[in-house]
Amino acid sequence: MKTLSTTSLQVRDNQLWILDQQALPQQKNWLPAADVAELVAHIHALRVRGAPLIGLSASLLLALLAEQGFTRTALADALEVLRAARPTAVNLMNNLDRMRLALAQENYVAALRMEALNLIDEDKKLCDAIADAGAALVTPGSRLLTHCNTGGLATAGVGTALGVISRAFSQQKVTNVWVDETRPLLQGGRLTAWELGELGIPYQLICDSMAASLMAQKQVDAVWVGADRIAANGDVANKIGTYSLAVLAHYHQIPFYVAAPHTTLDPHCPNGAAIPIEQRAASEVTGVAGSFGSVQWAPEQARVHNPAFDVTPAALISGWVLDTGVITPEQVNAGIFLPR
Ligand SMILES: CSC[C@H]1O[C@H](OP(=O)(O)O)[C@H](O)[C@@H]1O
Repeated sequence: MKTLSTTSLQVRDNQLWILDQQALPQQKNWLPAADVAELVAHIHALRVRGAPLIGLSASLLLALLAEQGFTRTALADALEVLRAARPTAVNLMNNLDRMRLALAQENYVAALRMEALNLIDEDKKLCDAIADAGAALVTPGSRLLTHCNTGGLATAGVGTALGVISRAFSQQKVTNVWVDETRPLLQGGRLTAWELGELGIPYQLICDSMAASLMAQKQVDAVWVGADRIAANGDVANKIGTYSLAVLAHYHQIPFYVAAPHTTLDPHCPNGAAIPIEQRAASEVTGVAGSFGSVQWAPEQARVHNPAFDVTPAALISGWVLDTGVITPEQVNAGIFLPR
């Protein structure tokens, strides 16, 4: 496979390399993802993260393993292991379902390579379409609030919600970005802050608990978040803390937008209650870890609840900004937004 590079993925010397997103921003460490076990470990540890990127990394690895001579049976087994690597984001399943079709073709090595590269190219285009559609909704002088990380690190392109923000900034419509640090794993404080700094976009980092008072002080003009899965009724699973932002925005009558590629839609999932929510290790809440090492502050015997995602009901969402256009609450209520 030809050499390729995105913000957080590289293929070089016929091997997949990933940018360790747990080490950012202090360290830019490229690590090998040479086999299924290695990539799954990176995904579990969120060294590879972000709904679209997880699917793209799995697809690229499968294509590379095929080029290394893996049999069709071994590739089918690898596909199923990768497909189960993270349960909430549906992009992984959608991508690998397409790779499964490629695997069924006679020349599956070429078909897998082409499909993986197609998925990368498509994601870049999806991000641009989301950015254009979303930026049109941003009014000049906006102070936008965002949660978690939805930029180039999490996709193959400019990102989803962060792609909207950067496109609107390039149109001189954004004066400040409030960046939720996003406990427990600090995707906002570490990754979004880093990406916005690299882009030269003005931002202020806040603790998640500060969003409410900022809204009460009328310092927030809109909230933009990503999505890991959008159910058939418009409910959205996203990083834990998203639902509380939606409730706050609703109370303060602030627009709350979800930005995602259409590959995040799951027509087979009837509502948010049916979305599997990944539960994660207690150590992520009892302390913090990163390239600096780790520190634990809670009592040893502390019992912990650590769901990685929450579900925002469709009723709290002002618009679903997809690459296919902006979906309104009326369209969602009528059930006419899903791909046929
Ligand atoms: C465009 S990324 C979408 C989604 O992925 C993130 O989750 P994680 O950091 O655990 O991979 C977060 O939920 C983003 O909103």
